[in-house]
Amino acid sequence: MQYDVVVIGSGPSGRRAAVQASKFGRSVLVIEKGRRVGGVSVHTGTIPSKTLRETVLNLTGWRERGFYGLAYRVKRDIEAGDLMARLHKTLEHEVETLDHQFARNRVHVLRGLATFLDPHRIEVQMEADETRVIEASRVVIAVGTLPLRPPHIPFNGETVVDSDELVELKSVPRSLTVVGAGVIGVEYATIFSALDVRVTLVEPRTSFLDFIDRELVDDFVHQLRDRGLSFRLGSKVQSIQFENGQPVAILDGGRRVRSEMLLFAAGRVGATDRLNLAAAGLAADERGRLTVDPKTFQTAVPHIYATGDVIGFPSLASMSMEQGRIAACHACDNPLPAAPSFFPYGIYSVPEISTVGMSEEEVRKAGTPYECGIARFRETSRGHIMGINGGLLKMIFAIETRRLLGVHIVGEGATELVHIGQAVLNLGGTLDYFIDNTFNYPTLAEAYKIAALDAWNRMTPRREPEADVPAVLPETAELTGDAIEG
Ligand SMILES: Cc1cc2nc3c(=O)[nH]c(=O)nc-3n(C[C@H](O)[C@H](O)[C@H](O)COP(=O)(O)OP(=O)(O)OC[C@H]3O[C@@H](n4cnc5c(N)ncnc54)[C@H](O)[C@@H]3O)c2cc1C
Ligand SMILES: NC(=O)c1ccc[n+]([C@@H]2O[C@H](COP(=O)([O-])OP(=O)(O)OC[C@H]3O[C@@H](n4cnc5c(N)ncnc54)[C@H](O)[C@@H]3O)[C@@H](O)[C@H]2O)c1
Repeated sequence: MQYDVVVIGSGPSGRRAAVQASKFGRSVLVIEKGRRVGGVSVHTGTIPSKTLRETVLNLTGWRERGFYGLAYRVKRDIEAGDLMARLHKTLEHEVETLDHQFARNRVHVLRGLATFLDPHRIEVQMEADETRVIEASRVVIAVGTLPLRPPHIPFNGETVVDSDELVELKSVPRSLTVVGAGVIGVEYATIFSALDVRVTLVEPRTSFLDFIDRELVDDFVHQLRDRGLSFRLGSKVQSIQFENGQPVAILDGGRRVRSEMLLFAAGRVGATDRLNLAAAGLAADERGRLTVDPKTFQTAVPHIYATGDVIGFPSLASMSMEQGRIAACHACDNPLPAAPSFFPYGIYSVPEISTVGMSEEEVRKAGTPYECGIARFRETSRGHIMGINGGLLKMIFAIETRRLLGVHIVGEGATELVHIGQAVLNLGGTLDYFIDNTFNYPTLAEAYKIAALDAWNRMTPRREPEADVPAVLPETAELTGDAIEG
């Protein structure tokens, strides 16, 4: 079995790499060890967590509580089955779409575990001890990551779980401890808090989401504290014990956090341990990640590429797809121009956070004179109609050039709204775009206009009226004498 391009892994980056290479007329094989195609993104990561979020917001009536009060519910006693039903349907659609995409692009799929025999040959261990050897001119390693599972954490799949196991939820706990305030920890902590679960978020560092603009994080934390989510920042988990079957996290200084369930979400490691990288002339770092040329995604062995989470930051499905496509273009001798400088980051917490470009802290550090404009969603008519109390949009502009430097949004629709800012930013636009253009009304996007006007008011020098100029100038008075007499 010989192929022009062999892709290991069918997650977002593998999928894009495979389809792109096939569009260039190459023979393409995807090797996937999982039961079905789709990767972490479809089966345990992006899509399950976002579907769970959507289901929670719908069944709790979260978006309507601004009008009908905190006691408002669409469904009382929400159970695990209610949450899982929608998840299974969504996953079914995702896998079906992907299968169809591979089929119509003539991408072959082989189910089994890929292991390198040498830089051009890969052995695939299939079910029933069957193996096959594949020869590849080019290889794309898109194997993604696995949850970090330190040996001192007593994972049991039910009361102490990692984020992959959480999507198999058998019952909704009344209380949840989330260890690790990274993106995964924050998303799940706030989703469960929206479900009225008592949540404690434990993080060894004294701050979290450090890549997000501080003003946004402050607003976010304020909203979460307001609804009862507890933070234990600067607290390390020393051990986890069990009392009456419930996990108790023992923190530094002996503090104890007891809950019905504990989610350990302290990062992920590259899934490279079973690839036999040495046979291909490659080696991973201590977190299982591969190093690549950031422009072409080639590893140290030029015909082998690596894309997606296995290369580390930013570990996003959105970026993984782009990386896969760029690698396939290069592998098929169709190099692409460099990717735009700024990509958006979307955190699907409740409330959502999304950001693109530089934070205020980064702009200050760069020494660029700047001005900010802020709009609160409650200032927009759309916000009134929707009963929104929280949420803000902040834009940062360079004073000299008026160029947009960053957009930061927390609140309803943030992950969609951010793309307006992204387009202006990557096209090199300025404050004037937002001032000169008309926005649909009533929309949340109007917050861009409000924030821009806020910045404009501060950036435009005011002309104070001169104190001793009479209201009507003498010459004018002569010309309009009748009117004055009247
Ligand atoms: C809980 C959670 C929520 C997330 N939410 C978001 C989000 O909202 N937005 C966003 O952009 N990103 C999100 N992410 C990140 C996103 O899921 C990843 O960036 C994305 O899945 C990475 O894609 P990938 O192609 O690198 O590989 P993956 O999706 O990790 O897929 C890798 C595939 O390779 C297969 N594989 C591994 N080793 C082998 C082998 N030796 N042989 C054959 N097959 C192999 C695996 O079975 C797997 O199917 C989230 C992640 C998690 C965990
Ligand atoms: N919406 C999204 O785009 C989205 C959603 C989820 C995940 N992801 C991606 O998945 C990747 C993994 O996410 P993550 O949140 O697991 O990892 P992470 O590395 O971003 O965060 C891990 C957190 O756990 C803390 N931590 C580290 N060691 C710890 C320990 N021993 N005990 C307690 N806490 C500890 C860290 O300080 C950090 O805050 C991220 O890079 C992210 O980009 C993206």
